[in-house]
Amino acid sequence: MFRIGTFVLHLFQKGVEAEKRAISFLSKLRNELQTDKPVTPLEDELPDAALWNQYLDYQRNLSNGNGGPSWFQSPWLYVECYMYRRIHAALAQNPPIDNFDVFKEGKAQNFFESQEAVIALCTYFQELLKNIKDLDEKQLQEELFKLLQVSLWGNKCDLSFSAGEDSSQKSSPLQSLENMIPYILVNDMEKLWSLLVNAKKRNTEKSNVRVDIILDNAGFELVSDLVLADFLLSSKLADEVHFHGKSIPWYVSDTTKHDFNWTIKQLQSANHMWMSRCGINWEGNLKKGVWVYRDHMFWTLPHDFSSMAEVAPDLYADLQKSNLLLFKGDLNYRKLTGDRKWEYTVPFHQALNKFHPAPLCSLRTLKSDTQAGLKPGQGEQIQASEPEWMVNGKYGVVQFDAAL
Ligand SMILES: O=P(O)(O)OC[C@@]1(O)O[C@H](CO)[C@@H](O)[C@@H]1O
Ligand SMILES: [Mn+2]
Repeated sequence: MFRIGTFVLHLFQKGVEAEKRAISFLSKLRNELQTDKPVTPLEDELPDAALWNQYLDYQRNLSNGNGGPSWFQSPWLYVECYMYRRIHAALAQNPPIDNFDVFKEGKAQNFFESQEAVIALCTYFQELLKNIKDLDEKQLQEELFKLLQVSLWGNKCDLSFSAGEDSSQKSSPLQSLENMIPYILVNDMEKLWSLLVNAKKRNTEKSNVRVDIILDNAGFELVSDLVLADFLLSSKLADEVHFHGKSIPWYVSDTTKHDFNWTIKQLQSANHMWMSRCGINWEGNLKKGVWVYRDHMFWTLPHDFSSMAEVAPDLYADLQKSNLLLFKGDLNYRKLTGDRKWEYTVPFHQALNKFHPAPLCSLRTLKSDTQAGLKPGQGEQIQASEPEWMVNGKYGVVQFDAAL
């Protein structure tokens, strides 16, 4: 007994020391950020450190200032990504808390506080599945459009945007869709439908129709993405769905592999028939290989997606195998368009800056001031009545690019 006691005490002490070291790393980071210090190279041994430091050199050349760019002088996208990478380093370098997800509690709370909405969505979906075989093409299209909108508005639930404040989905996600249509600034759902229907018609035995979902936030948004993915398979619009998550805790609520598996387990073990039915089916899809989960390092680098072919050619080649890439959320939109202040009417295709691995669609609520592909006068008109329209999360886009 005595040996076990000393072992536990030793572990406890190791944990306390590690926590103290992590906290000192984090307060150093906060001080640099608050006092506008130069952005410094990463000094950890993590696999992506070299790529981050190469990117810092690139930023230094851009700013050609002495000592390199400071926090306030650097592009927002860069230093925001860098901040989350430094937070990760503060934990990852201090075993035994190196795998601790500092955002886990907030993500779990968001999930539990969205239970009503999760129940409503799972119930709706399981009822839909009961007679999905009897639906005609028009009805299938309507259901796809509903679930695309639920996935779009699920993107409002984002803890980095709410700065940790409650951002769970309170109302039933299916009730308010009709009166939210005017807030969809670009609505390319018809284009998605015809792409999927044509892909299905062209689909031969050997070639599968594959849809990829580049995930964003855990919690309710993830459940809405999983329901959408299940619908794509159950309606036979797609044969396989590939999910892309984050390999480290990111932007507070972004989905990690742990979040993905934890959410499916939570549904499975829920004491609600339709929730557990969903969870059981989803675990089955993963076991059968018709659902695939990946978390490539590229998604948590600072690079725009226009440099993916060069920086992560394996990921780019994988995405080229897809029939349709669904990019969720605002951060992905910023990386798709290089986070530039485009004229609102610049075509989305142009803003993608040659990033065309496959036909793609952004499902994004606007939380940052970059938007392309609007109609003449559309942005200015909203600006006049609602100056915060680009950053308040009230507006969204379902914006498609057909690739080359
Ligand atoms: O990608 P998400 O989850 O939709 O939104 C993330 C995000 O909007 O939150 C941050 C603060 O607003 C932005 O920098 C970032 O783009
Ligand atoms: Mn996010």
